[in-house]
Amino acid sequence: MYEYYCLNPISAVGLDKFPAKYENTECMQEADAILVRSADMHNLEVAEKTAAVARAGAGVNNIPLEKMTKKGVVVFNTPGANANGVKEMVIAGMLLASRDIIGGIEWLEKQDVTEDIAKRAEKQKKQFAGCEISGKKLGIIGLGAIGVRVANAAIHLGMEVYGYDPYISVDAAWNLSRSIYHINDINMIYRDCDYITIHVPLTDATRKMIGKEEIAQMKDDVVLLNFARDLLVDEEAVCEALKAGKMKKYVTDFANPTVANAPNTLVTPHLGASTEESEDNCAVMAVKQLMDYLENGNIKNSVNYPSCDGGTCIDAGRLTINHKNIPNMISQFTKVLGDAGVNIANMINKSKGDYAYTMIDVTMPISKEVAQALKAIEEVYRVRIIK
Ligand SMILES: NC(=O)C1=CN([C@@H]2O[C@H](COP(=O)(O)OP(=O)(O)OC[C@H]3O[C@@H](n4cnc5c(N)ncnc54)[C@H](O)[C@@H]3O)[C@@H](O)[C@H]2O)C=CC1
Ligand SMILES: O=C(O)C(=O)COP(=O)(O)O
Repeated sequence: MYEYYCLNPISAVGLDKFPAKYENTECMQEADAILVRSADMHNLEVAEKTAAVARAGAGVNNIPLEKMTKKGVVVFNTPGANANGVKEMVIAGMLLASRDIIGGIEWLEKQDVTEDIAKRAEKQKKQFAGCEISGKKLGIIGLGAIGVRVANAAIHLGMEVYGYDPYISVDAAWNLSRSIYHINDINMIYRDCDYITIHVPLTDATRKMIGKEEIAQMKDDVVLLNFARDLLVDEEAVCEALKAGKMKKYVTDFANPTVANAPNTLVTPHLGASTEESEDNCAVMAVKQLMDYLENGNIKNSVNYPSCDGGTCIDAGRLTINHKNIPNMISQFTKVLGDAGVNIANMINKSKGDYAYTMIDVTMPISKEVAQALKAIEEVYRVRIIK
């Protein structure tokens, strides 16, 4: 029996994939695995028993990764599963920033509905007029799952698209329309684009990457869209630019006291991934990844441990070890197993930065004592007997 705990509501389409041997617990401390969306985990203590956290979504800035890693907790996310939902919000954001559709609707809602409503509407409409996005320059910072989709969609809408991503993945590059200009100097985007949208993860390296200096370079009347994270942008500087008439609109998916109800901002309450499709996709992917990890020890789409695929164990036993990526670890593992007379059938050792993961299939069942001896090795964070 496995226990899972949901820190946020998770789509039933995903949770229904758990077979009967999985139970949804109401107590986080009992969980083998935790599913989460945007809930802040930085001040939570997860139990020793918890082996995995699955973020049903992309951004993992709500999870203390270093702390989890050192507890041997594998953190998963669901790359691309909600990207289409965000893409559609970005397109909507560009349209709403270009024409005063919201102002027009609000004006109409306040009107008395009388026989002459059509006549009054025709007379007033000029105050809500705007511009088209076709033919305008769009700069995209971050060409990952979302950035690529926004870029391709914008091409179809007739925009001239400039993309910047020094770390673009081969997959993303394959999916990118050939009509997109790949820019190596981010300042070119700041200088030349009419619309700028940011799609990078929030990390120490990207925090406040758009600040006063970047805004100063931008064209007058630029529209800045932020469906990634509020802390990527110096929003005090944005509000000053909006006030000064330098920036036309700031479209953001993140409400906070700086931007909520500020003039010329369009703020949505973190709706990017809030579609039936995105919620289902994320939940299904998260659940499948968790099950493969809990039952087979396989890792796919982890943000803190390397990928590892040993399939289903066909030998008598399997154990997995989460540990630091330093010399002499494997030799210590094989010594413990050798001393206990355990024969290794297959072994996988993978690393991701400072951390590593070892999967060992053996020809006889593994005892708790052997697992304890492995766990006692310095810089071993977790040992699991899978079979
Ligand atoms: N508003 C919402 O509901 C949602 C927001 N997000 C946010 O959007 C972010 C991006 O999501 P995805 O596209 O799915 O992630 P992704 O991981 O597929 O793409 C991120 C891209 O940013 C690039 N990048 C990293 N640092 C960069 C830098 N300094 N300059 C330029 N590019 C850089 C990476 O190379 C990668 O290609 C997430 O981390 C999350 O914070 C994601 C989904 C929903
Ligand atoms: O996937 C992401 O990074 C998101 O921001 C979506 O967050 P949510 O799952 O809607 O709370």
